[in-house]
Amino acid sequence: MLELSGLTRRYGDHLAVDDVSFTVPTGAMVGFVGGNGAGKTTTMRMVMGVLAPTAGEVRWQGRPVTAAERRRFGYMPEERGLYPKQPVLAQLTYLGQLHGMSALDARARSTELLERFGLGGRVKDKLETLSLGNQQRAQIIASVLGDPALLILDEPFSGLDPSAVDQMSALLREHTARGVPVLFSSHQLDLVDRLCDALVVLHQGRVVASGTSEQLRASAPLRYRLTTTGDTGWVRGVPGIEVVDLDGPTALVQPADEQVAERLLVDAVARGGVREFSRIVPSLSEIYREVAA
Ligand SMILES: Nc1ncnc2c1ncn2[C@@H]1O[C@H](COP(=O)(O)OP(=O)(O)OP(=O)(O)O)[C@@H](O)[C@H]1O
Repeated sequence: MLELSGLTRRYGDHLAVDDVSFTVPTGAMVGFVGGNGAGKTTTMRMVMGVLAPTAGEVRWQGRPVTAAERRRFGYMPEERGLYPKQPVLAQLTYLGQLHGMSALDARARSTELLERFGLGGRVKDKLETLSLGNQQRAQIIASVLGDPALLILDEPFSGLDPSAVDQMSALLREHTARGVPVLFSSHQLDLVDRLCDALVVLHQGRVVASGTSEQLRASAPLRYRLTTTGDTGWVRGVPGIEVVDLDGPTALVQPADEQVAERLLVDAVARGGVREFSRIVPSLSEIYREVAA
């Protein structure tokens, strides 16, 4: 398990990461979301030890992480890491060796992954001659070489087409299935919602929400949409009901609790002509906008 405990980073007067604490449990895939400049990259760099924290610590399996343990972490940095002018297979093989693999194993594993992800015919090509999406595939392959104990990936899915997203997420899932914790940042909330076991929302350097998407949805305000055949203006006078929006026959309401919602439905039925009464489950994007507001 990876634990971030009170991680803080200042750049001069600017507090880029402010007392960030969360965990990435064994075998869990955690999405790290937040707007531009929220502090995701800075946090991930501190986890990897490429940037020193101003305060706080990174813990691995219950103890402060060591340099030797960090060498077994797979990392895809924001600035990527592969050399544009080097042939793809040669540099993946070299990277695998840096992670302790034999040259033979590194070459075999790299070849297998390149073939699996449709790059079998490009192994001798320089990285820069590949399309951006294919370069990204090679970067992800690089991060998983050498049997990593943890994966830290800075926007691994940006620029990937939907089938590449599926292939890469399957690769990451193979790692979580073996117990490897995975933390990745992304701006694609639908993707995070689909792939992750939990997510952490960072806003201006602070964690403003965290948990599974179900937990985040459950903590969102209770809202219902009521549509009737007539005007719904009468809901304004119902005790315990806050009207969020009202447009002729449709009202978006926030009842104080489920009982108030049930009473509202009974009232509406008594008035006749109920077309719809449904709980509004917010999307992750809506929750994100609310917590980051
Ligand atoms: N080397 C640096 N020197 C000074 N300020 C920095 C440095 N690196 C980052 N910052 C600042 O720290 C804050 C957090 O930046 P960071 O790159 O961690 O955000 P991010 O969440 O990864 O953003 P994005 O989604 O745009 O990649 C920003 O205000 C940024 O300008």
